[in-house]
Amino acid sequence: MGFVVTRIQENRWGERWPAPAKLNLMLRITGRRPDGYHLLQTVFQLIDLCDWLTFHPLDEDVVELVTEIPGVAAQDDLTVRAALLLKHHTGCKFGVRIQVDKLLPMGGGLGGGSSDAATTLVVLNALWGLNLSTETLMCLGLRLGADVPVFVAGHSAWGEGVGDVLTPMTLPESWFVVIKPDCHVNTKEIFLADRLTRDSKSIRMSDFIAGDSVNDCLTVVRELYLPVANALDALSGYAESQLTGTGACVFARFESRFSAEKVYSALKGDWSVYLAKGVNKSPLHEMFGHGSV
Ligand SMILES: C[C@@](CO)(OP(=O)(O)O)[C@H](O)COP(=O)(O)OP(=O)(O)OC[C@H]1O[C@@H](n2ccc(N)nc2=O)[C@H](O)[C@@H]1O
Ligand SMILES: Nc1ncnc2c1ncn2[C@@H]1O[C@H](COP(=O)(O)OP(=O)(O)O)[C@@H](O)[C@H]1O
Repeated sequence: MGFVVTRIQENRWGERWPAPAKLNLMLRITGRRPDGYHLLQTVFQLIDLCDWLTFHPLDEDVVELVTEIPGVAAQDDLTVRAALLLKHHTGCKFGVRIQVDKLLPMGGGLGGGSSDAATTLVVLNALWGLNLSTETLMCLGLRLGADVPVFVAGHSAWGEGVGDVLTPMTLPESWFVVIKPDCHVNTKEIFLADRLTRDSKSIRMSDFIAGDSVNDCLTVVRELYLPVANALDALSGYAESQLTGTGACVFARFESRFSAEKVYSALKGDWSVYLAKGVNKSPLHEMFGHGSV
């Protein structure tokens, strides 16, 4: 099965476009590249929690951000960097004003920044009529972050390499309760930790389907971040609790909305908690017409 190619036929400036979050249902670290990046095996589950982006055309050759995130300068924002990367790659002189309604927690392991970047690449490619292929957008996205390509591809996936070698997966459409502990985990810090497991044996997709859902970052993150350890313990009172990526968010999977809602309701007085549905196709790509690669 191939990923889906995205096209916009009509002028859709000013619409709100979703940038969905992901959960890593499994994350094994199988090695390290000479440049220090880690080789992974992971399962990216897209979920229906989203940031929302709006793009307005500008006559001048500039990229503006109207919604700066506290602590992130406009020129460092992944949406601005994605728009500038498209301009540099193609030499186009278009301008854009970007608005981000930020609902996903930063540094939460939900991939919000990466997804914002991917939505910017996919939507501006279409609105500016650049006609770059999905593969080209995925390569450009990888320069912004290891998690960007899966959001450009727009489908839940099995990921290898640094998370950029992707095979689409059709996962059961489960429900998830996600807790956001009161801390941000620095991804780089976790990948630099001496005690991190870096030599996990590679597994096959069938091993994951049979129940192998290890996250090799869990032990280190638990040790370094007490709020994450507390959230894992709170959730494990109801179901098997897991860490997404390098955290900070933790989650549990449920087969029905009803059982997820019961746990969500029980936790929401004490925790910052989300109820989410797993989706196979990205809500961003649902908004486009599509054909097979
Ligand atoms: C671990 C994962 C799993 O989905 O998710 P998060 O918890 O961050 O969401 C990702 O691979 C993270 O991707 P992303 O958040 O885009 O990370 P990047 O900005 O590319 O990398 C941040 C830093 O982490 C380290 N890094 C990242 C990815 C990787 N495979 N090996 C690494 O060693 C590098 O030191 C890098 O400088
Ligand atoms: N639009 C953006 N949204 C979120 N984070 C951003 C954005 N632009 C830049 N960043 C930076 O990227 C970092 C990682 O963000 P995010 O993708 O949300 O977390 P994670 O990689 O843990 O899932 C943030 O801590 C922030 O410094």
